[in-house]
Amino acid sequence: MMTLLQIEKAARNFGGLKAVDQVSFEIESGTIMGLLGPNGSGKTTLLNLISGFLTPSAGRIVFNGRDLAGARPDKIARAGIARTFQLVRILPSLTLLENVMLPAVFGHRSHWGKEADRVARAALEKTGLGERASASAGDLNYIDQKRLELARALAAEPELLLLDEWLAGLNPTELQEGIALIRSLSGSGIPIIMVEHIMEAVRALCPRCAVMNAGKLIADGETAKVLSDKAVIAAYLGDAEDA
Ligand SMILES: Nc1ncnc2c1ncn2[C@@H]1O[C@H](COP(=O)(O)OP(=O)(O)OP(=O)(O)O)[C@@H](O)[C@H]1O
Repeated sequence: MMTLLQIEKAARNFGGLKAVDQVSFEIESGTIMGLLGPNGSGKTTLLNLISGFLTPSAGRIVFNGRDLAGARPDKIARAGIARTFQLVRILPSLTLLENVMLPAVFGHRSHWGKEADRVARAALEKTGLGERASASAGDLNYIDQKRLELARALAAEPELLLLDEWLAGLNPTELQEGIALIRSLSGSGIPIIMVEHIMEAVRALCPRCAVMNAGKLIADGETAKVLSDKAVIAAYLGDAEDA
């Protein structure tokens, strides 16, 4: 399979803090990977480096053969990387359809007119919001806000989707629906990197996962093996003691 994303010694410092410290890994097209680690270990910072919301202090982030390290978020979105945010970034004063039209027009493929409408509606359909296209985003409950946040990422027709704790805060029934939804996206061929604390979801969805601790990648491999790795267990226990 082809390498889709190659991260080489990516680093990001905040003053003296090494939030991301010499992280390297690759992902191939068509795969789904979990990115785990205790609170503050650098996962969101790494997603921010990949999606251009932060500039790396050092390192290369090569996507489809192009080094995008330090490029602006809009350029990276156009190159084909879409993401969700831990705190949803939907536009409450707009309808659901208007929310997803924006990325359909300004995302990876820049659709116009009827085609933008088709892509936007398809993104709503995929996330179970198809029948509420003209509802106001401000009226959505929590899970539906999360669905809309995901629909916005899908409307950009990404070649790589980054999910930042998209399943967090869902009740047990919603969690099962959320897992099924991510599985269907992955099954349709969209490569995904998902930052996730819910181990049940990681086990169910990700054949591979990587673990960060204090900015470093401390494990990367088959999920069952990684989750029974001594260094990984120690990192999580350390986090529990600090909490
Ligand atoms: N903009 C910033 N300025 C200063 N420090 C930051 C900034 N963003 C993150 N940090 C610090 O970098 C470290 C890594 O944070 P990050 O949010 O990437 O962790 P995380 O693994 O995503 O945590 P969580 O699971 O809690 O979301 C933390 O110590 C955090 O306080």
